[in-house]
Amino acid sequence: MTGQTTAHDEAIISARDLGVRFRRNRGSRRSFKDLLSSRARRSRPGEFWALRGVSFEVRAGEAIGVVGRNGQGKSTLLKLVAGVLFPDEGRVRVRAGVAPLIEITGGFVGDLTVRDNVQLAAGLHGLSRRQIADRFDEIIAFAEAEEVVDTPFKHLSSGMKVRVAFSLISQLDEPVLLVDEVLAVGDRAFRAKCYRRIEQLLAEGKTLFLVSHSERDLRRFCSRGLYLDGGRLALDGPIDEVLERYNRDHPA
Ligand SMILES: Nc1ncnc2c1ncn2[C@@H]1O[C@H](COP(=O)(O)OP(=O)(O)OP(=O)(O)O)[C@@H](O)[C@H]1O
Repeated sequence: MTGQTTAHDEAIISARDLGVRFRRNRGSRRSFKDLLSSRARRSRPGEFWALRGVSFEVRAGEAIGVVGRNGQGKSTLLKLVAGVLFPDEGRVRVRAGVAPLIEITGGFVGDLTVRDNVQLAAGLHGLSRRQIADRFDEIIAFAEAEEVVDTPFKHLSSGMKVRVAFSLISQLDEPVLLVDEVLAVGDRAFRAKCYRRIEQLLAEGKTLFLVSHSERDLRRFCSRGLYLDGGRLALDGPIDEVLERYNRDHPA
């Protein structure tokens, strides 16, 4: 629940009629041929809507769980909110900075050290040199990455990559956090630590999008759920109702 009704009631994110179209056969022989043929391009065989007609509004401080089976558009929706993917239809307006876990993990440069990557990404997310210097040790300490600070990022284990990325996004000042399933790569102790941190960040008033297949985690953090099915927003409501409907539609 969102509590106080103040200026915060204004939507921090508003998505209207979002649609994203992909090609099923992308990367195949055919797509190369399509590239050269304007007629084939027009008919666009094999295209499908990964998301369509998706509209919702989010107020500052809300914690939203995104649920749906594999391939139903959850990551695509997060990418739109992160601004790393543009919709083919509709629009999404985000009135605040966004710290997306997956884009940070994937955006780190393999050949640069952990130190350089953290400093670079923190700078790109608006922290000053001074702020980065002040927070750097804490970022490394939370990730328990002291021993790999000067190691090229590409040599880190997948779990360690996610540790560094999560630790970084939790220290940025961006008001919106996007946390997806990559967090599951962390070991149990680290996940527990992340969850405590997420609770703190929510208490500070951050807005959270959490993509998870864990009902327990969704219930723990989220008051509201978005249920995506076949690229459509099948239900937007209290997380309990959303999970109940999802379980009914797709019993284990
Ligand atoms: N760049 C792309 N090109 C073509 N198809 C894509 C691309 N990105 C995603 N897709 C397809 O779009 C659909 C939605 O994918 P998305 O990753 O958003 O699903 P998801 O709900 O996050 O799934 P999961 O639970 O498995 O992570 C899937 O069919 C996927 O294969």
